[in-house]
Amino acid sequence: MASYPITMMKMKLNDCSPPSTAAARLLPFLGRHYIHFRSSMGPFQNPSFPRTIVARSAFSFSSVVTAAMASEASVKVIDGKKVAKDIRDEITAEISRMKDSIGVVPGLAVILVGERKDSATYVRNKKKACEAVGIKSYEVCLPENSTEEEVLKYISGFNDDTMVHGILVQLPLPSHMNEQKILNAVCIEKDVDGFHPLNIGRLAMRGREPLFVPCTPKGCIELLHRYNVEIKGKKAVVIGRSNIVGMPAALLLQREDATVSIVHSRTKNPEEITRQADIIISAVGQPNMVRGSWIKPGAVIIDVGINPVEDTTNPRGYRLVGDVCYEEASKVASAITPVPGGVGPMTIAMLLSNTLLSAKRIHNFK
Ligand SMILES: Nc1nc(=O)c2c([nH]1)NC[C@@H]1CN(c3ccc(C(=O)N[C@@H](CCC(=O)O)C(=O)O)cc3)C=[N+]21
Repeated sequence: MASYPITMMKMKLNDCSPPSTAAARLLPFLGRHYIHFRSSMGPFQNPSFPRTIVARSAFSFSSVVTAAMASEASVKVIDGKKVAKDIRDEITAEISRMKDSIGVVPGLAVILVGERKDSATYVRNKKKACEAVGIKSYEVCLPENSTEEEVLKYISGFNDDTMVHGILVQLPLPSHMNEQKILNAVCIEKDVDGFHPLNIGRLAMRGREPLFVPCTPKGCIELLHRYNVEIKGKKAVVIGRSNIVGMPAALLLQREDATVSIVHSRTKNPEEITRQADIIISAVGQPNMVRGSWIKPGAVIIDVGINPVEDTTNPRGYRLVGDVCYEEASKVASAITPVPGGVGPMTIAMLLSNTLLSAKRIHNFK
């Protein structure tokens, strides 16, 4: 790949450049040297993740020079869509082998509460993905004003239903519900999301094995494995500490013998710490927060963020971008996941994989 002349790099204000970024246009308080990233509505966002992150604008001359020099080497695109398809094909074959030999079809129950459009989309996609591999899906859609008891009643029904091997409660739940109480009610043998505290607890302990590993972090590690990225002994930085992605991702990396740091909203020098990483997993839900200058040349980047930003040229009125400024990062990193087409499809593939795993375990099918 030819290197960009520096002037061109500067002229061609990219997706991440403060004045022109679509994300920034949506954001108030845009300063000249500091961007105030305000929480967007990303579904993956940890509600406890801080309201405001102050990220230094990294479009300095030195980072432009570094980026231009590093663009000599071409970045490898980690194709989550392709890997997810391969995994779905493997799952399809396993499910037909199980059905032929013991007559069991794996079942996944999904409980959706409320009318969030994004949640409805994910649930629809999960249903389609289940059908394609031969998993039977059971869907319950409850109105926003349902009571906790109603949700618990459905969970209890699915806990007892022998046709159901996995139960997923779509998050986020309406704010009047106690998420902990509801997630605790899913029996751990069917907790295909891996969100039950007992599963997380086992994940955190050496010598113990969780029954299920949360889908998104599992998908991140699976991508590293399938692209032969060595994890053992490497420095890994996880950006974000949510219960559903950041924290379990850090635990998984540690189980794979990486040396792990977690960068979060109260971290004093996120850029400097992130720059030490051989492997970066970012899961904060802030569009383009991680700039080229945060990345060590040759690092591998797994971008979990799926952030909608305004885009009038797109028929949907928005497009999806990651937590990492792709254009800058791809000039510094050795490999990176795109958004869309990176971690997202892997999350669904891992959910199918966990559901199959559960059915095999319950029926003792090897
Ligand atoms: N209990 C629970 N478990 C979850 O696993 C869970 C959840 N709640 N709540 C919401 C989030 C979000 N999530 C996604 C899954 C796939 C894509 C995905 O496939 N995205 C496509 C983009 C699709 C598009 O273009 O809109 C991609 O990245 O290529 C995205 C997001 C699972 N979640």
